[in-house]
Amino acid sequence: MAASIMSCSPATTESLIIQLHSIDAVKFGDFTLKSGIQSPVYFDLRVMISHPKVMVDVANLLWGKISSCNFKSLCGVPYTALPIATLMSASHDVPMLIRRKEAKGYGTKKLIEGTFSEGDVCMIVEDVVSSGSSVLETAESLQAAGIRVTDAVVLLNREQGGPEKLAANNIKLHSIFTMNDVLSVLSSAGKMSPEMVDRVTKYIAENKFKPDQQVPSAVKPKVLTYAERASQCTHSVSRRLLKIMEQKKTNLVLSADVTKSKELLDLVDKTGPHICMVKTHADTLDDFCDDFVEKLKQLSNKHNFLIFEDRKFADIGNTVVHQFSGGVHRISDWADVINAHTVPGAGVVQGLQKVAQGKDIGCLLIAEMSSAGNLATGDYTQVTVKIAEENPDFVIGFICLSKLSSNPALLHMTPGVQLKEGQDALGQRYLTPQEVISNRGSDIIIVGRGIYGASDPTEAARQFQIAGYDAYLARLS
Ligand SMILES: O=c1ccn([C@@H]2O[C@H](COP(=O)(O)O)[C@@H](O)[C@H]2O)c(=O)[nH]1
Repeated sequence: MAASIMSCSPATTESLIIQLHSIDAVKFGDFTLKSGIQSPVYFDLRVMISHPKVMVDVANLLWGKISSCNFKSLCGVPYTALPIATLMSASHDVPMLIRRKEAKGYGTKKLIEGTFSEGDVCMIVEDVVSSGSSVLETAESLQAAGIRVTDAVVLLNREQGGPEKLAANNIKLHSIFTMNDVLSVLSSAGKMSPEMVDRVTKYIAENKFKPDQQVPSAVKPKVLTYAERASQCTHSVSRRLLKIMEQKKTNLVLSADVTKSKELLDLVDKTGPHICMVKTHADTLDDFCDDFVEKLKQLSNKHNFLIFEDRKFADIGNTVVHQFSGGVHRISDWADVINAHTVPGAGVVQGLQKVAQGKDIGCLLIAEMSSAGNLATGDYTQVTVKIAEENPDFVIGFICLSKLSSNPALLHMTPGVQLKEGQDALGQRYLTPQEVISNRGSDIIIVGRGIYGASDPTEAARQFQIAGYDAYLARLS
């Protein structure tokens, strides 16, 4: 059989734990589980499908653990382990079986898909084992079809009674790492405080399941409201913005990309009741002047919204200091929110923060872009998230296409929004408010031409307000 799936350098258990933490597959904080129990730790290994290299590393490590066992086929526990089992099956030429969650209501009505003979031995593949119930359910379905199950392999053994429960049912559990391994690797790497290590250790010890105990299967963190998040924000600008969003029932940012200041002010006055923030490109105005800034600030007070200058700073720290504070636009005198590319490294954030010292200004980092073929993807996006998390006194969130961080204080704002999906002639791609907020977990929609290009911008803004807010409410329920 082949040695391993294509991978530049094989992962170790330690490097994999660090990778899983960096992609938010393991999170620490305060989570309310579906069962109502408060947990300081949450694993969401489903995110792996967006990180193929991590999936390959996981599949290789799992394979290494069971390569000396005897089995004829592999069966991943639905759903998270399915793609992992598929990778293992395809690269080692071992047939795979799929266990349906429900039997088909027509045709053969069978629960197990794939070709097998009675008495074949099948290895179960799972991502996380807590009590062992999910592995056991899969084993029972396989056994009911005449397939033997003697072993199962899992990435993470949460040490909550799973191996014992499976052993009581004659299944040996092989695991790559335990909860204790996760704690020790992450605390040695400085990714967890000693207090959090203590909290998680205590939580695990107090939540062990007995072999015959029934446990709630699915656990999901509670989605926080904008108001709940406002109370968790330390930055005054994100707090203000979240409060406006909750009060005005809007997560809509108007991108006022017109070229005359009067036109911009008229547009903002008309749409003001429907927005939480206006986004400007000061350098595209033909007649930018101090009077314009004064009037825009008056409108922001009248309608209660923030002002975001979409300058996209992208130079070394020393240069952005001058671009932000000086020039014709003197952005630091009037913007509540600004943004920056991270292509120069963390220095751009430090330069901007120097100017913002003592002022109420928050910075968004451009972690992803809406335009076709852009380069803000993969590792670039991940490093950007890291820079944001390391600068909570200044960075309040991201320009992005989906939720990137589980930190409730970081806001996710998505441009490229229209009521229908599509693309313009210059590569701008559009998603719907429903897709952005409900499905991708972003917080805020940024809309330009969908509003100012409409025959009735006020009505268009109202429609986007409703669509965006309804999508947020749907996410909460
Ligand atoms: O990735 C990005 C980053 C910024 N933008 C800006 O948002 C608006 C979108 O305008 P539409 O008319 O709704 O297309 C515009 O100001 C861009 O500069 C973006 O589109 N994508």
